[in-house]
Amino acid sequence: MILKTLSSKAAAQLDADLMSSGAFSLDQLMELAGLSVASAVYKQYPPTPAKNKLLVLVGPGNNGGDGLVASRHLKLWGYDPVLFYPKKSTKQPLYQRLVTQLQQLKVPEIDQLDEVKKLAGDSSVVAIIDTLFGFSFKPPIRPPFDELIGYLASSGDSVAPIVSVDIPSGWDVDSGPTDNNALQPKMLVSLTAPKPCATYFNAKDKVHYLGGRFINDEVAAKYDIADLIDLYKGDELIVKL
Ligand SMILES: NC(=O)C1=CN([C@@H]2O[C@H](COP(=O)(O)OP(=O)(O)OC[C@H]3O[C@@H](n4cnc5c(N)ncnc54)[C@H](O)[C@@H]3O)[C@@H](O)[C@H]2O)[C@@H](O)CC1
Ligand SMILES: [K+]
Repeated sequence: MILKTLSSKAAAQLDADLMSSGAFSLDQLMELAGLSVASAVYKQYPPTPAKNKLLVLVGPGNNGGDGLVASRHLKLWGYDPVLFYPKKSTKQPLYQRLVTQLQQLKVPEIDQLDEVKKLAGDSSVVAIIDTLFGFSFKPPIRPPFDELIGYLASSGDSVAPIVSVDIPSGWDVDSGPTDNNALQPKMLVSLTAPKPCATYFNAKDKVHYLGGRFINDEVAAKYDIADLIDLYKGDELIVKL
């Protein structure tokens, strides 16, 4: 069920509004976004003693930041996340702080594509969290992410189920998969509101959550997403669409 989508342009504008007139800091928004991602992962893929690893693919922007925050929560909730974070953001101290928090929790990092590919197919991995690119992605995919996304896309069920955050990485935000070898996540967590590409994420065996619950009535009205925000009940951080 897709109620309403936000184009890449509208999503960027809404984000800017939240951080200007909305008086939110990026840290706050990222914490709430990452917490909702962690909740959705726990709900759909709870850890078991034999299967509690997560491969977290962290991109260079704020989508990657959501992955770092989610990894911290998920580590505290009983998973063993492993990070692949090849292009670290140097612009914001926020990212360095998130990395330090994860180092203190002894969350390991791997940096070789071969290691990432091997882990993706390991039976101890309960899910792969795709936080490579969000609503600011513009195709085509540049190295080293092109090889990784191509590998995961062509591996089907021989790798762990993929949970994409906000956008299946490599898909055009507004027009969806760009070629036949696009990433096919089993789960999508849309933040604030689904983006237009989510309309191509519709197979029956897939699951779609909405998270990032930080929108007030005024913003909801401005972006015409009040019906979507009304789906959250009580203290829910996420809602299944
Ligand atoms: N308002 C919201 O809903 C919020 C959104 N957040 C997250 O922020 C994301 C958007 O973050 P950003 O605007 O930082 O951008 P993204 O995380 O979408 O990615 C931008 C980064 O990817 C790189 N990139 C873009 N196209 C590429 C290509 N073809 N090949 C290789 N690299 C490429 C850019 O150089 C840049 O470093 C959202 O999707 C969401 O996950 C949250 O962190 C906070 C609140
Ligand atoms: K993503």
